[in-house]
Amino acid sequence: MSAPANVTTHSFTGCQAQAIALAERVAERLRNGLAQRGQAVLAVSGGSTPKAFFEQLSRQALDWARVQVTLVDERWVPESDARSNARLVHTHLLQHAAAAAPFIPLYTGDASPEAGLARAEARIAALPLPFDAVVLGMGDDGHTASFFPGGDRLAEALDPDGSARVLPMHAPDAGEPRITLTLPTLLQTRALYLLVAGEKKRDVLADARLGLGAARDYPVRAVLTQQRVPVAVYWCP
Ligand SMILES: O=C1O[C@H](COP(=O)(O)O)[C@@H](O)[C@H](O)[C@H]1O
Repeated sequence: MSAPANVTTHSFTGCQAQAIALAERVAERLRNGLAQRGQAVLAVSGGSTPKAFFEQLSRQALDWARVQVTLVDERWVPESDARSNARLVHTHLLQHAAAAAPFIPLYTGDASPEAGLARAEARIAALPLPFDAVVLGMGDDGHTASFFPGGDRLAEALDPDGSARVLPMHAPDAGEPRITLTLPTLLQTRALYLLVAGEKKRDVLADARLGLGAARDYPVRAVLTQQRVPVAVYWCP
């Protein structure tokens, strides 16, 4: 059985080297966007894995004031909460040179993602898509963005022809209510990266790519098997 041809994997012996390589690659994408269109748009994931990448990217010399930064998904908590993805981005990415970048949050302060959906959707609709780069992460359970196994709106979020840009998501293992860009929105990008670390995630990814056993149902498989945008996996141990 062969892996989908749309995926290339860049493996690194250390996570610092991975962070540097991806930061240089994404910065190059953003510079191209600035040179060709006068602006650029970047969507990044949260969680814990992107910290080193964010630190490297934040020091890249480019005209950050013209780079709009948003999230691929958010936990429905205020930025004062340690689990906020926006907090992570502010702390680790929007500093140094990148402090000048405008940030477009998905969290609106409404009581629920359903209540904030229209405002979040309007924020994404106002971006000049396609993205120049989207950087996804992945959990051990095969979730990416907030496409969680068992998610109440998973099928809708993964529908490649769906019209929603953003959707709420509730799932048993998500921790808190979520909001997520949908798959067709994430695929409106000039470059798509999947940043993963650790042996466990390497195995999850390999199984998901091949559709082996339970991994056939891992949401990340929808990203790995689509043919719209090539996926570059950046992996470190
Ligand atoms: O909850 C989330 O988890 C994933 C993976 O996070 P990590 O801590 O295992 O790196 C992340 O990609 C997603 O943006 C986040 O909301």
